[in-house]
Amino acid sequence: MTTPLDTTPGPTQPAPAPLIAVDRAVAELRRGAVIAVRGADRRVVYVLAAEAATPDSLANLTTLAGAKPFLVLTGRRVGVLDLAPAQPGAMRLDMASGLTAEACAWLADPVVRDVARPDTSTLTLTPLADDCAAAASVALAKLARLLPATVAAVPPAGALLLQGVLVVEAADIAAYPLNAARSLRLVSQARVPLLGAENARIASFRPADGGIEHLAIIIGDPDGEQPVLTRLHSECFTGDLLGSLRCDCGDQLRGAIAEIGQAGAGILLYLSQEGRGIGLVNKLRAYELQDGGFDTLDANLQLGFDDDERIYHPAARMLALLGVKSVRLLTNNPRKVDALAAHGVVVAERVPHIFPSNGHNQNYLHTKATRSGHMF
Ligand SMILES: Nc1nc2c(ncn2[C@@H]2O[C@H](COP(=O)(O)OP(=O)(O)OP(=O)(O)O)[C@@H](O)[C@H]2O)c(=O)[nH]1
Ligand SMILES: [Zn+2]
Repeated sequence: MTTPLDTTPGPTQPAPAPLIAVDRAVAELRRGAVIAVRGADRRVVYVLAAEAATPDSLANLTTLAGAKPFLVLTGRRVGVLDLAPAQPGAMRLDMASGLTAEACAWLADPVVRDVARPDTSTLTLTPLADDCAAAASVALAKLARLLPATVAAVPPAGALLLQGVLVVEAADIAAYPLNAARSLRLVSQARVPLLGAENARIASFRPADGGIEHLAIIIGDPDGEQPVLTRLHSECFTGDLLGSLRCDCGDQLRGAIAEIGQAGAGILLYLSQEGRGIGLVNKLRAYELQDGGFDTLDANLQLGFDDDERIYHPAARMLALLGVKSVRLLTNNPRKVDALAAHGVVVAERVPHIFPSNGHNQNYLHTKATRSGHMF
């Protein structure tokens, strides 16, 4: 007897307040507004995305907070700038001579042009606790798919919170990725015949705050009681849609659909975590850095990101909602195997998913094999 997958839409749940607060803060940060982040110690900082730093926005932040602004960068970015040894977490950079918009741009953005190197001799660097407000603001910038850098200012102790400035808790920022994944529900599904897999359906999953959807392409009628042939595919606009030859994503996407189609049944989860979780705009910055000589991993580090910022809680949640307990995972990436197992999905088998180089992506494939543990 087979157990068909469950593709009935889940009930609409009200969005939990912490998810809404983070979602709003993301939007504010992206549009260049000042927000307030409150840390575990209840202290508040006012912050601005480093990408939004201009002479005017810095002056505005200084007036709102009644304090001098400082820059917050990841320990990775500080490391590649050679200002301190690379380290996890975030760091506070105070500039005695005053923080300028040009200094923000030069320090936060490795692909910035036409900006003179600032005088870094007056810089003071302070490591930040992960649960403090300023460190959380960098996590928020990552959620906003901006450069992982903010400008912050701490109002004097006892100062009243300003009216009209959005307040978000550091703890809610930290919990957001997992909470958003837990809140995913199946919203809609439809039959979509695909080249190489005509008996296919696409199901969409949306988090409770109305954030970006993830998709499941269900081919044939997988049996939920058996290990299901499954591919976790991270979104790659350039490779999947445009056929970019810089990576192997397009081949892997179409190859997985064809392979699952031939096998008769299986699932491809199409995860909205473009550019290994840094977003398309940052991935284009990473490509520019790669054209300057960095490999795909070092380009991420130059930007201040980890080499891979993806999480697999959404994938595990989608599989659970569909009723899949065990998978035969189409991947060369051991991190995917480990992550799914850690999130309660049995990986009964790893099925290699290798495609020949196309003449443009040799270095990319070589780096994946030699530096990120891909099994080719
Ligand atoms: N940051 C960054 N992301 C890239 C680059 N090239 C491709 N990507 C992204 O890398 C991800 C590749 O996803 P997958 O093919 O699912 O993952 P993988 O780690 O290669 O693992 P398997 O293909 O399963 O072996 C996609 O999100 C792409 O957008 C790059 O140079 N920089
Ligand atoms: Zn790609």
